[in-house]
Amino acid sequence: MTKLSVNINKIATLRNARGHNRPNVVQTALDCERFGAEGITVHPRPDERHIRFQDVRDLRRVISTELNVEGNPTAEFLALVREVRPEQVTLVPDAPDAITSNAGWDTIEHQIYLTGIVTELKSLGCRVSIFLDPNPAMVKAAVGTGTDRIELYTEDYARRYPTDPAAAIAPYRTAAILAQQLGLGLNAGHDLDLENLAYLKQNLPGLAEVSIGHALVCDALYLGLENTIQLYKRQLR
Ligand SMILES: CC(=O)[C@@H](O)[C@H](O)COP(=O)(O)O
Ligand SMILES: NCC(=O)COP(=O)(O)O
Repeated sequence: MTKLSVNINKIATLRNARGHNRPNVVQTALDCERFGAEGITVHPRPDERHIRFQDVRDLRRVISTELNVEGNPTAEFLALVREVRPEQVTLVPDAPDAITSNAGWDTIEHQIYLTGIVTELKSLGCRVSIFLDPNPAMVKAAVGTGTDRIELYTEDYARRYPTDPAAAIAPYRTAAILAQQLGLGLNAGHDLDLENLAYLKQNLPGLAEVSIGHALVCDALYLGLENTIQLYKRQLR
């Protein structure tokens, strides 16, 4: 079974546009759970342009599924994670000014750095996932960090899927099989949508979880949040 974790960054973007509390990020997270989401993902960035650090504290108090906190493990990020102890932390090497996440870790170059962070996060009781491009060398080196899972960065898959699905999925399938052989759990995310999700699921053995935000929130504008979550879950059966 592949779990759907709904990324609610864009709900916070909308809320922040007016400075009040509409839409209410915490209530939306609770509603996502009620409508079938098996987790809630947030990616607090240093400028707090969408999810704020306080949102993560507020969510921690109410989330009953799985809270997945993504981000670059800066001192501020690590302090937050020590405080809220989410079920899962996904380490993402994004620059503070990046519009969105745009690459996976180089687990060879940053092996020692990542190992220290993974060790601490696991000692806090968090499952750790490392955001990776579908590069076999990076998957192999991820094992050395002690991480529980990897999250395959699916932007390239999503971009190539409409013209050549088989070519788009090939490196991801290779990486997924390798991860399984090496005993790493597998997550995936970025730019997944109702068009490309089922094919990803069918082709990645052992896919434990997908985190989806941007397209899901866009679809919800037309289809409604409950219906949209159900439609995404249907792609994962
Ligand atoms: C880690 C990842 O893949 C991103 O998709 C991210 O969590 C989304 O961030 P934004 O909502 O800021 O684009
Ligand atoms: N980890 C990926 C994520 O949380 C959502 O990415 P996107 O669906 O907003 O591109």
